Amino acid sequence: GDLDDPTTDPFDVARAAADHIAEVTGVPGHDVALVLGSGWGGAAELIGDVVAEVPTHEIPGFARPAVAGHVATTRSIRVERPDGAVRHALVIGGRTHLYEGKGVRRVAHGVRTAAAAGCETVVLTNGCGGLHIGWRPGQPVLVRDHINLTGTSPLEGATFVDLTDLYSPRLRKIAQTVDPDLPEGVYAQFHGPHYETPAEVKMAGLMGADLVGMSTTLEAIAARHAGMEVLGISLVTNLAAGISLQPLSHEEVLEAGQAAGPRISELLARIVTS
Ligand SMILES: Nc1nc2[nH]c(I)nc2c(=O)[nH]1
Repeated sequence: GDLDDPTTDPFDVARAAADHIAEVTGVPGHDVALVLGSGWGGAAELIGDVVAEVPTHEIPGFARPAVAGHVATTRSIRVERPDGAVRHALVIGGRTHLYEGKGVRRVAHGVRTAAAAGCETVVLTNGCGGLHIGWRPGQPVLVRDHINLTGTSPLEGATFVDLTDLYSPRLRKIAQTVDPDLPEGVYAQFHGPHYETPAEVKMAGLMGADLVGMSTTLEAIAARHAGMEVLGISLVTNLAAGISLQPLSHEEVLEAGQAAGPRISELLARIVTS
């Protein structure tokens, strides 16, 4: 079915996507899903052995690559836990952002596919702007809660879903056991693709946000609706507009993402295997 056709049930497409993944990877069921945002690219290989790699656009319901020539792949990772137990992680590549205008169904399709593939947990990572001067680029922050400023929802119809403790206190506790220095914050999603003005960053701060980004909140809502436990981790790649006096150079942002790579990938690997 085609997600752009309103008569299509998005969960049928997620089922078809999960069946395709099981068939192509040879892994009948996955346990944990990871969505890797800006700066998190290197985490997958540190988590375990890549069992199979699937071009994401070949999976039913996933959009063609947003960036021409950049073929996103979805990987099945075999994770060996300290106690010897084996788990299968599904690293969803090719996240669709709301600002691409492809509709909320495509934004939510990755997590719905993961749920259909058997995942009971999803780790949503992202790159974002920080509102605290002490959170320098490269700082990972656990998402404690979110503020959805997109004005929309991944859910359709009278789908009333409770979002209390949406970001699992259990998983956050595990993450902070792995890295006790890990701060927590509230993540606000703006529609994008433009960045915030200094006044909008100030507004977000007054509303209680600590981080601003353009992803994650709709995926988290869809993941909760699909019955998954959710962990969110942000990587501060820049100080949000107006927080620091001089605008950060794009090079500094990219540098920060690269430099943080090993630390955040190690963190993610230890959380996933714990
Ligand atoms: N909205 C928003 N999204 C972001 N993504 C990244 I990387 N940095 C930012 C930022 O400063 N604001």
